[in-house]
Amino acid sequence: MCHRTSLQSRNTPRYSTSSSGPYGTPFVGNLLDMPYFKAWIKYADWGDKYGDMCSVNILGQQITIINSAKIAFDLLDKKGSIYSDRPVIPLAGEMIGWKNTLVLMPYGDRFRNFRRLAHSLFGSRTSMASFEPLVEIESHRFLKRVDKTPDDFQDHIVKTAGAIILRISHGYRVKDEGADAFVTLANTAMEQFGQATAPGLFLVNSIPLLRYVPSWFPGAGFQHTAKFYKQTLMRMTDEPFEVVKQELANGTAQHSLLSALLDGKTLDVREEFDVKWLAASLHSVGADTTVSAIYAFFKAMVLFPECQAKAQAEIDAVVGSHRLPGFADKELLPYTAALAMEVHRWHTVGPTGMPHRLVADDVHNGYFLPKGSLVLTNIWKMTHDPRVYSNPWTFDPERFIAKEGKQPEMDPRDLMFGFGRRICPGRVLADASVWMTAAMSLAVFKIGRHPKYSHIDLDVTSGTISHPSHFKCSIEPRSQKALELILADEQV
Ligand code: HEM
Repeated sequence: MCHRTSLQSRNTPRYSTSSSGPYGTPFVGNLLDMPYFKAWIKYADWGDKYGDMCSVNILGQQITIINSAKIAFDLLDKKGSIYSDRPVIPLAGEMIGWKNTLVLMPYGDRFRNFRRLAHSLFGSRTSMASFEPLVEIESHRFLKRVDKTPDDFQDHIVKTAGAIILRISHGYRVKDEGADAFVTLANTAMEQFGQATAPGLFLVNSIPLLRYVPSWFPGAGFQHTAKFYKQTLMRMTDEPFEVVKQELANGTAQHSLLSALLDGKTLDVREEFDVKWLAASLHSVGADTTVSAIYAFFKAMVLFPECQAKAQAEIDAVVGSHRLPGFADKELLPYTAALAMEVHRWHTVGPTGMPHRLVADDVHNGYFLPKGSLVLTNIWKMTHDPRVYSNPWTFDPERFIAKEGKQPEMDPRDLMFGFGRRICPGRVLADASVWMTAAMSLAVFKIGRHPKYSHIDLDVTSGTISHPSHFKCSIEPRSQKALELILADEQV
């Protein structure tokens, strides 16, 4: 039975109707129905109940939730010119300033310029090739850190993901010992971004006029939060940028996105502002997402030792034990590639993607989607959809390997990075970083249960970026030869 929710349907043309969804309450619509914790589970339930495209209405704002890959492609990819704006999120975007970064930037000329620059530098495998040696070096450094203090492997993942993206965006090399100030700043900024965009946490995000309430007014604590979070974002953006400018002046800058855009050029204030925020856009979002994927890889290796052993046998046979694997080996390691893909499918880093906003009315399959309404993609449901993946709750890299009479299943990388003109601009880099860290770790380490903490749960954190729940594991060199490879100098 269909439940029509949208107040918008009063304005819809006669031939169409809003998609179905849960009944709301007068005035506030579905405000009280909205899940604020692991929202993707509720969205999937609504999908089962009301259909792959269902809608809710929050204080007059229609939100369409998409639970099928096909509909996401039909709307966001094929009709990208009207589905690529972002919602205005008063606290995060306007008050803190995240609208200056790509992730919350409105659709328009500035957005197109940012996307073009990011794409030309590392948006394709060809342009990414110039950065592959950097990814190999940083992944090798990761092995060294893990070998030294394996119990801190989570910190090492954070440092490595930050190191790779900062090398590419700013040409900056992270400190070898202890925490790196710029990596820590980016992580803090992303944590604060997660809170400032979390649905339901700050009322100002639902009632934008509240942003004009003075900070001394009772209940206006969000004004102080905004000021504090803005300082972090500004520091994260300004401080590494100033380092690069200084290095360029000294002639010591390394090849990076910023050096390519700044070196030998005279930019006006606006152009320099944009270049600075483009670099900040990448180094903020890029690190935390990659951390989640690599952490998931380690958890999967503890839980599925037979898959670990199979990938190691493949690496041993193709690469041997006299050197570490590199990007040149990737095509020859189909099982290892399939394993990395299965990690991406199994743990959804961005379970509900980022909301897209329509800039014009649309009708799809008889359903009306008004201008200004939002579209949310339930990527978690899509990567666990039994209509697309056989036994979706089973970890099985083989599903991506063609066999006689059986086609490989859908590549999760076509889903996990989002859709249309907002598709993740860092996807080639993310894929390269995760694969390289996984392949090198498999080549030299045996990853298993921790002798003291053998229980591993399958839980994940809630949020725009979801991480596997905390766990401990044992990580040891596979052999004396493996140890020698870890300790060898990095091949520059
Ligand atoms: C496993 C790693 C990653 C995953 C799963 C991931 C996923 C996503 C998703 C789902 C979106 C939203 C797409 C949409 O709106 O439809 C996105 C956007 C974005 N990602 Fe990634 N991402 C990853 C790594 C990276 C990296 C390494 C970078 C930077 C180099 C990056 C930079 C961005 C930026 C700047 C946006 C906003 C794009 C826009 O709004 O136009 N991401 N990502």
